[in-house]
Amino acid sequence: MPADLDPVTRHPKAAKPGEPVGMHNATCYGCGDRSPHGLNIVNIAGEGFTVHADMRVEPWMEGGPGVIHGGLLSTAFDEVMGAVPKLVAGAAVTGHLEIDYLKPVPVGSVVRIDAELLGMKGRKIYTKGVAHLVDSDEPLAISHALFITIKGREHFSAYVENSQAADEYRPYFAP
Ligand SMILES: CCCCC/C=C\C/C=C\C/C=C\C/C=C\CCCC(=O)SCCNC(=O)CCNC(=O)[C@H](O)C(C)(C)COP(=O)(O)OP(=O)(O)OC[C@H]1O[C@@H](n2cnc3c(N)ncnc32)[C@H](O)[C@@H]1OP(=O)(O)O
Repeated sequence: MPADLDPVTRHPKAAKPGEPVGMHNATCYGCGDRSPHGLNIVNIAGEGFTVHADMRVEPWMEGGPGVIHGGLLSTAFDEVMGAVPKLVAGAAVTGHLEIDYLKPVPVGSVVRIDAELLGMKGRKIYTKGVAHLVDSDEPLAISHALFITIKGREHFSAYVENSQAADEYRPYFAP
């Protein structure tokens, strides 16, 4: 992370502490409420530049016997940390995501991910996430991710016809 970070302020339209950050796409696998096989994560804005979300580890999320699949946990990290840019900028996509898996996360538990802004430099937004059980502060996994702000229309226009919600997006992407 660069030493000469930009000053950051909360975006005037950002969710207030305690409010849902809001879906970025209703058919998103991570947060969409119309994703048929999705995680349905609800991101909640916190104080400062933080976001958190709880996720019940369902039997279909199993990787090793009785524990969550690491790739699914990484998706959850991506989703919760990916909501941080909405507090300070706008649409952003993941450029880099890394995770240290410290302890197994049991099926049947409720895992909480706490995400925070580490800093911003130009289009680059540096974040950290910690996963722990809702009733424990012991970290089970720690993630660092870099998000890059984008112009939504430019970034997705070549792909939007593949969307499950292509019909709804078409007017926004019309030339
Ligand atoms: C009005 C209609 C609106 C329609 C849209 C509707 C809804 C959607 C809205 C928002 C949705 C947005 C996000 C979703 C949020 C959460 C979901 C979870 C997140 C994801 O699941 S998202 C999927 C996975 N994600 C990707 O699919 C990205 C693929 N990728 C790219 O699309 C490009 O790669 C991109 C855009 C990242 C950059 O490309 P680019 O050409 O725009 O910019 P460039 O390359 O110049 O990078 C700029 C500066 O970032 C540095 N930089 C870049 N990458 C780096 C890396 N990996 N490590 C270190 N530094 C990196 C450069 O070094 C430079 O740094 P510097 O400025 O210092 O030179």
